[in-house]
Amino acid sequence: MIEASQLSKQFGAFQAVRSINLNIQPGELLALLGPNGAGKTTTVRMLGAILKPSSGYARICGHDVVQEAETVRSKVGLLTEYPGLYGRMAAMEYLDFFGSLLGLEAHTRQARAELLLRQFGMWEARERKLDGYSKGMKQKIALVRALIHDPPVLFLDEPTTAMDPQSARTVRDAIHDLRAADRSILLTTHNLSEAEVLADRIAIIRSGQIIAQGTIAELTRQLLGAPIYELRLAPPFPASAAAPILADLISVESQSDTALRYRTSEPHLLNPQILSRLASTGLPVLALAEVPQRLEEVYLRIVAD
Ligand SMILES: Nc1ncnc2c1ncn2[C@@H]1O[C@H](COP(=O)(O)OP(=O)(O)OP(=O)(O)O)[C@@H](O)[C@H]1O
Repeated sequence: MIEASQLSKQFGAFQAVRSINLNIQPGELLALLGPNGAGKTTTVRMLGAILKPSSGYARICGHDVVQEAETVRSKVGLLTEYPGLYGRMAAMEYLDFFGSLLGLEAHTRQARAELLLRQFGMWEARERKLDGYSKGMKQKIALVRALIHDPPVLFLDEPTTAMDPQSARTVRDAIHDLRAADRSILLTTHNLSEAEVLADRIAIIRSGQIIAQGTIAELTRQLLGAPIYELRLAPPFPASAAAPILADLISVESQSDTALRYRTSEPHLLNPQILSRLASTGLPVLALAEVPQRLEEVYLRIVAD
């Protein structure tokens, strides 16, 4: 649905994007992460047929972004970092205007605008001029504009940056629903918890190059090693009481009064053995769980390298 091969962009002598390969299927969300100036927006603009690639190609729903730029634009909903809103227009008028540019019939424009304004809690403000909207409201209107023609492909550049927590949650829920409804979505964000919640896969870009790509679990495994598990015994037993009993099964990674940690790449085999060994020796287990490894650690490790 979204496909890029060796996609590159040069501004004069400066190579902003170098030979990027991407493939995003319907119902899949890829989060493109990277430091400021890494080339995220440039990539999105090329994929959205706004900026011509210097070399390589990209296709959206099978249409080439250069040869069939207009068709590509009709298939894409694009939320940019600095959406140009027409401040003297009221929300309804603005959405109607954009809908007509995209060739939507009047009744479809009206119905889509109403549905989306209600979904994002903006229906009451529909006759207010956009100049008077807050930053977060402007961002929501820009998102509604991107969705007005119900496009199969979405490019969302920092969709929740200016929003209060409740609005950000509404937008995240909407993104989740769009993914479930088989849209292909490319999200760029600096908010790693957002990427963690929404993304099927992550691509990390630095100096115009994709330096890592995969699911969070794959990248975590690759960079941070096998998953870590934590064992806690019920009081009054300190966690250290388990160490000698499990000495032949695990190698303890860290230990405190309350918890003992170890790594394993085969928890489905090892953890049942640990539990039955402890049960047979009468040590009561309070909890045994995987320690969540944060995307932030993975990201910082990759970008720092
Ligand atoms: N029109 C342009 N002319 C020259 N250089 C440009 C142009 N557009 C972008 N660049 C440069 O290309 C590089 C990548 O910019 P881009 O906006 O794609 O980064 P980004 O990853 O989106 O950054 P941020 O996270 O800060 O939004 C930057 O060094 C930027 O200065």
